[in-house]
Amino acid sequence: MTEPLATLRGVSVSYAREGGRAFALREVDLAIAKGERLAIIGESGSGKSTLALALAGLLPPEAAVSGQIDWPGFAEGPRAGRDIGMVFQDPGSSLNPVLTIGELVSEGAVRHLRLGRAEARQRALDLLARVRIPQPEAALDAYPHQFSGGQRQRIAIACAIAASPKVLIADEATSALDMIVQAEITALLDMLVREDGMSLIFITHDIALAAKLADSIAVFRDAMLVEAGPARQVLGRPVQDYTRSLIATHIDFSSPRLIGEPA
Ligand SMILES: Nc1ncnc2c1ncn2[C@@H]1O[C@H](COP(=O)(O)OP(=O)(O)OP(=O)(O)O)[C@@H](O)[C@H]1O
Repeated sequence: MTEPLATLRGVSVSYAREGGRAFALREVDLAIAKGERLAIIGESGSGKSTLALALAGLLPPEAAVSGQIDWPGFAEGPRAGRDIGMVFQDPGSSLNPVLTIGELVSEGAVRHLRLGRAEARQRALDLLARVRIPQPEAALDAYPHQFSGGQRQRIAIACAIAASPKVLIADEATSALDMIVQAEITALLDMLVREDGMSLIFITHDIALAAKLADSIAVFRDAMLVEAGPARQVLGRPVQDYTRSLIATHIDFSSPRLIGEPA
């Protein structure tokens, strides 16, 4: 039997809006298993990032939250940065430009693992090598702007796993990258999650990516979870019309154009 990582029961998140409240999540029930790779898909504004922030305990103070999230493996709940690593879409803005790569990557290890300076630097070096940054020793003293978008995302991933979290949340982590780099970053996430036995929750617009990486898929629409289950089932035999239309839209977009076909 699979062990539960987190169980959401009736989770709602809303924000004050003129004339009332707007729901970013509404009555979400979802079970996430330990070691699972869960893809969260759905159109823009459907509540995907809100779910990620709710799981990480990082919702802003103005969010009204109800319902319950249980984490059986964490007596006091997981801590973002320590137990849950986060990778976001734009590493350009998530990496502080005035800190060196060594400082950025070792920060989580210093804060959460209480490593001393020398140990933390060594840990940063190991992590940079692990995420395949070329010349990791030199990279330690360089700054984020000296790296390409794909390399910056590798560095952001090294930061996210610095304290050896059990869960990695990737929120559109490959969306800002070109297709080749996307594939490389996806392969890196896949390798790290496999090697460390982490659970992976990844939010994506890209159904092909979800199909490739995920064991399970949860589909959101207008703050509601409309369908969830094993990836093969959700993509192969979707129950909801909305899921069918999402898949169909994706197939239309990704179909090669028939250039040169007679009219
Ligand atoms: N801090 C906030 N204050 C007010 N409304 C918010 C806040 N954060 C999110 N929302 C609203 O909640 C809804 C869900 O947003 P969320 O970012 O979770 O969607 P999403 O599916 O991740 O979208 P995208 O794919 O565009 O990132 C949206 O209508 C958004 O405007």
